[in-house]
Amino acid sequence: MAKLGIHRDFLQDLVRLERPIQQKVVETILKFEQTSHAGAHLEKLSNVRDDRLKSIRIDLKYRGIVLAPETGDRYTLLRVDNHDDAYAWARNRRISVNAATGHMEIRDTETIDATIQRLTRDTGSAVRPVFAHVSDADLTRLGVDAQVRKFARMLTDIGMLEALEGRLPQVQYDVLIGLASGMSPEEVWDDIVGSPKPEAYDPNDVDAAVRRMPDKVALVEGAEEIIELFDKPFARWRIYLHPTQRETAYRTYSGSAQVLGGPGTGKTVVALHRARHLAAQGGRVLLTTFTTTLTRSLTDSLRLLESDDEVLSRIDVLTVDQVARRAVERRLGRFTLVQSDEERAMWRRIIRRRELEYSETFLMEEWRQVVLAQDAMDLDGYLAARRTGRGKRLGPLQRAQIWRAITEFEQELNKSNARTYETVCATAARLLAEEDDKPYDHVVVDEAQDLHPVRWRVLRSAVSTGQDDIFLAGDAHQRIYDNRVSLGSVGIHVAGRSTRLTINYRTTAEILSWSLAMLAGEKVLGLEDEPITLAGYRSEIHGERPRLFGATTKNAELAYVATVVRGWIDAGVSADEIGIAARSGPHAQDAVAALTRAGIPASHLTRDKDAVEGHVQVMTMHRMKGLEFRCVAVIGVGAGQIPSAGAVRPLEEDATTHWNDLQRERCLLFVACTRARERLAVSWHGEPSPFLN
Ligand SMILES: Nc1ncnc2c1ncn2[C@@H]1O[C@H](COP(=O)(O)OP(=O)(O)OP(=O)(O)O)[C@@H](O)[C@H]1O
Repeated sequence: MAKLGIHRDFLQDLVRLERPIQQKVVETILKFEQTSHAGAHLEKLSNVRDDRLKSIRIDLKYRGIVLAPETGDRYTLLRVDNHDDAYAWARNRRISVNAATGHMEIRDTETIDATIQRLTRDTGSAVRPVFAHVSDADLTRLGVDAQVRKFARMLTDIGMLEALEGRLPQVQYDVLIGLASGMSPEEVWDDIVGSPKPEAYDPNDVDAAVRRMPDKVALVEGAEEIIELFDKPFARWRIYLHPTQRETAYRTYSGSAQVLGGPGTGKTVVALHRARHLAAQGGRVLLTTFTTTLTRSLTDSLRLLESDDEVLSRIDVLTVDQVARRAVERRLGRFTLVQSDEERAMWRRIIRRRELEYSETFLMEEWRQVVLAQDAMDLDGYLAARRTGRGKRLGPLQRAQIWRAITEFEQELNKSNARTYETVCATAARLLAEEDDKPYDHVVVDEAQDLHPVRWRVLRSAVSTGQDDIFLAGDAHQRIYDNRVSLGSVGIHVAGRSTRLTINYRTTAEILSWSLAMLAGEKVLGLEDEPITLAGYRSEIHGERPRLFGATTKNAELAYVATVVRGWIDAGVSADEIGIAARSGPHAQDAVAALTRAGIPASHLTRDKDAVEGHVQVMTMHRMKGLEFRCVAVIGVGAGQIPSAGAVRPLEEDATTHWNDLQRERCLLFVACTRARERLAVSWHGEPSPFLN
């Protein structure tokens, strides 16, 4: 009986199809395997470069492209798309056998030839070719064949190579990227080719090549197994690494290092691999991130990546606050944690007693952003502290007055054995700095862009300075809290050990380009106060354009959101793969109520409340950080809500602060929109937000 395998590289495309089409694909596969003469289902394609490529009918509109064997009965489904796109894809493709791996590979032979011709016309550049340091013999040994070698030899810039991703045979592309990013041919062989030793493969026997790659071409047993392939591909992707990601995660660094990149470029995936790698070598690793919601998702992902309990036992996944609390309790015993409402009340009492003309927010922020951030220990330290971006100017007398209020606040905390999150961190940083025997050998930080300096100090003192001490993953374009830090000022130096990732694996090109437009013209500073860009940042996946909708009233907007969500569910997206982002908690609650009224199960995700299985997940834009969903609705994007008036300090008070606040609100909207894998809906009532242009 004929067997139709599914090539995993195309699983991601298949997952993006509407559920009814997916079902038809399943039916087609099953029908195909049940007939005695499989070839009867296949149609010959005209004008193709490779006549082993045939078409199979999925329904009126959709076609599959199948690689048919010259002998035998193993067929491979390579792609499913609407009729014209499927045919256009097949027309330019050629199938071959990779000489190094012995696996079947696919290339867009027409585009590669056209690029070679164009580059031939453009020759004459004096720039050193990218692969000048690699011999033909090495390229050939690594499976780079004549056509791709010819192309590679013409490259003077890695961007020219990246432009052909998806067009070149994947392994050959990965080999070239690995070599271009500084890996030696031996490292590329071990990491990308992966075979134990070179072997001679028959370049014409594609059937044998397909049989050699059972991990790439899935032969499925029945309907359930096919459906599982559709449902769980993302867990599998989490363990696949692009060579640049692999090199970044597995390299040995002489000190601290960082990986940067826009949303969805796999920074978290790299951080996970790094943590696992360091633990597998015997190190005690702290894997830390911003919120407990994110630590939970890191813990789950880590389990996907590593099954050895001994390795896992060497990795602590904790927020910095949890690390700090452990350190303080170990040395000083238990204490009471003051929540922000209570803290506010304490400041209010001090303002009343001292008849100060400052608001409690101003004093709280002065303490947090100036005193704690710069570790000012006494009045002299505070007088010398920089107050950049703090608005209101303060003379020495005013500073002395504020310092007395701060001292009173700290004394009050001490009297009742109470601490705020920040004072726990400040104390922990001091205690850990005194310890010779550090709790960790390595620290891996995800979502690094938003950590307050006091938290960086905890991390700095939790590990000794040296090789592979701190590895951080972050993106300053996603900075959504008012915590700016220059890493150098907290003793972390990453110069020369920084990698930028540019391929977005999460979001479609349509959603990405729309979201990026919101940041156009913004000057964003990185973690070392250097200007950074998203140049070259892109997605190779295509889908629908974002849907925009303006309603006249809030209720009309929420009714629209319920209709959109209903449409997604009807198209086969499960409710818990849908995320809804609102600027404020109360607005998120209103959305839950509206969805529930419309008969759609929904719940509000908060600091203490996890996602509910089978429910649409509604949360604030801040909580969306680091998460991802198949479909996302960003709601309440009106002029009155975003930028949020309370989050932007007035221009008259301080221009820098004002523009920083506005940029943060923009980034917040950008973060929320880039959580969507396949579909994005953005709505508002009244006037749209100025960020929507
Ligand atoms: N090499 C890869 N191939 C395919 N998918 C990948 C790859 N790397 C990452 N992904 C997938 O891309 C998505 C985004 O990855 P990840 O969450 O690590 O990105 P990120 O850079 O941390 O994003 P953000 O900054 O927005 O939080 C995930 O679904 C992940 O599984």
